[in-house]
Amino acid sequence: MENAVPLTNENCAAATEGRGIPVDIAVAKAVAIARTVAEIERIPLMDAAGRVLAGEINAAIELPPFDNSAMDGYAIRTAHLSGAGPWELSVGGRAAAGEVHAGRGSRPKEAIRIFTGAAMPSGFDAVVMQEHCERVGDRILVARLPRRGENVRHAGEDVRAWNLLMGAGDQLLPQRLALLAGQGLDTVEVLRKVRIGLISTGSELRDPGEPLGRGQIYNSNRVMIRAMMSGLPWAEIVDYGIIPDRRDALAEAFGEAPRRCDVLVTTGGVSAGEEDHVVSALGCHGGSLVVLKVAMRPGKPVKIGMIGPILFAGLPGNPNAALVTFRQIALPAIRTIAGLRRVGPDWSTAIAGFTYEKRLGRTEFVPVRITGRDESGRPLLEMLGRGSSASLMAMSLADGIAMLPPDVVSIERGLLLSFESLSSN
Ligand SMILES: Nc1nc2c(c(=O)[nH]1)N[C@H]1C(S)=C(S)[C@@H](COP(=O)(O)OP(=O)(O)OC[C@H]3O[C@@H](n4cnc5c(N)ncnc54)[C@H](O)[C@@H]3O)O[C@H]1N2
Ligand code: MOO
Repeated sequence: MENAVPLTNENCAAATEGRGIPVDIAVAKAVAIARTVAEIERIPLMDAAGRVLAGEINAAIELPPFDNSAMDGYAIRTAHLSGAGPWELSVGGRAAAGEVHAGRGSRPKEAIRIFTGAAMPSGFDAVVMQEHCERVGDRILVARLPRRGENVRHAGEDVRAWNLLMGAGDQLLPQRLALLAGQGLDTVEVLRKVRIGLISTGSELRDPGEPLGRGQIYNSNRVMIRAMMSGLPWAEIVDYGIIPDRRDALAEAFGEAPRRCDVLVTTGGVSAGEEDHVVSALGCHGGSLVVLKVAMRPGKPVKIGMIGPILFAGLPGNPNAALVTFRQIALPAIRTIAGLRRVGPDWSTAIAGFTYEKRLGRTEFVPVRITGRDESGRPLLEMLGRGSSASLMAMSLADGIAMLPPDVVSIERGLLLSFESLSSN
């Protein structure tokens, strides 16, 4: 592995000194060591929402499969509407969606009553919307001459047979499933789900519902990370629960994880104290790290590397640091394992409605609330809390996260910022 650091005490001490590597470099290193799952499975289209397509799909049939009406109205033959209008036509038949009116045998100057989606009767080449003509008994009066082909959807105009529809790494979003269904496919080949192991480290942790002793706190990270993972339709969770701050207990779990998971995510135990055993437990299994310290806040001590063949993401224990490092650094690598083509966070542009002083050279990710919109519709942001990475309250009030770039020291009102929404459906 390129630039991986074997886990000796000296190496770790050296690599965790200084301000850390830039966020984009950390993401690139994490993505570079992530290996996409190889196994393919064929699943029902109905169960494929959000899954990752395994290979190219070409069109088997053209779409639409036949010429059909785009409107409720009357099918006509434009050649019969020459000269000056209005034109009068008799209504000689009816074609509803799902039916086929042959069109043969209809007399000149005849229209066919037609509905959206119905096949065009053969020989008919335009549809007059019912709003654009007047029905008088079994006749219609057409005031405006339609173009040839008007309100007709032609066979193959959307998709031609053998057109490439989508490729490996495309996520099966609802609209893409619609296209595959339009092809009549009832199953699809996808990459198997990524198995993400999750460990909450910390002897002080109790799960909600348990009694709380002195010096103990409830485990917030477990449910938070699980919730973020449960929004990933291409992943499944292997939850190891809480493991105390003991090297042997962590080492045992780290030894077991590669048998069940493609990636192991831990929270806590990655900073400098002697109760932080994650890195040394990783060393027991020949683990190596490519990211040991990042110039970011929160999340500076985040660790990314490998345990044997699987990715390791050691997130810091403070909940906001766990949330930010999961989304910004671990997730792009995990999305790479899933085989997705697009791996980065979805940033949009927003406007600072606050002032804030920060340190040069460090990227900060702060919880923000949308307080309004400017005239272009861009969100106006208010920063929440004072930047403590342990604050559960500030993040819970946030609509999203704003990224404060490393080269900026003073955030002034009106500054354009990158904003990532935290809301889901
Ligand atoms: N001497 C130094 N101390 C610390 C440094 C440092 O560079 N030098 N970095 C600080 C930063 S920044 C962070 S972030 C934290 C990260 O610490 P760890 O990853 O080792 O995490 P812990 O020490 O285990 O926990 C930190 C904090 O978070 C609470 N925690 C842990 N797990 C959970 C959980 N599942 N749910 C809720 N809260 C959790 C834990 O009780 C601690 O309060 O280190 C700083 N220290
Ligand atoms: O990574 Mo720490 O999050 O700044 O508290």
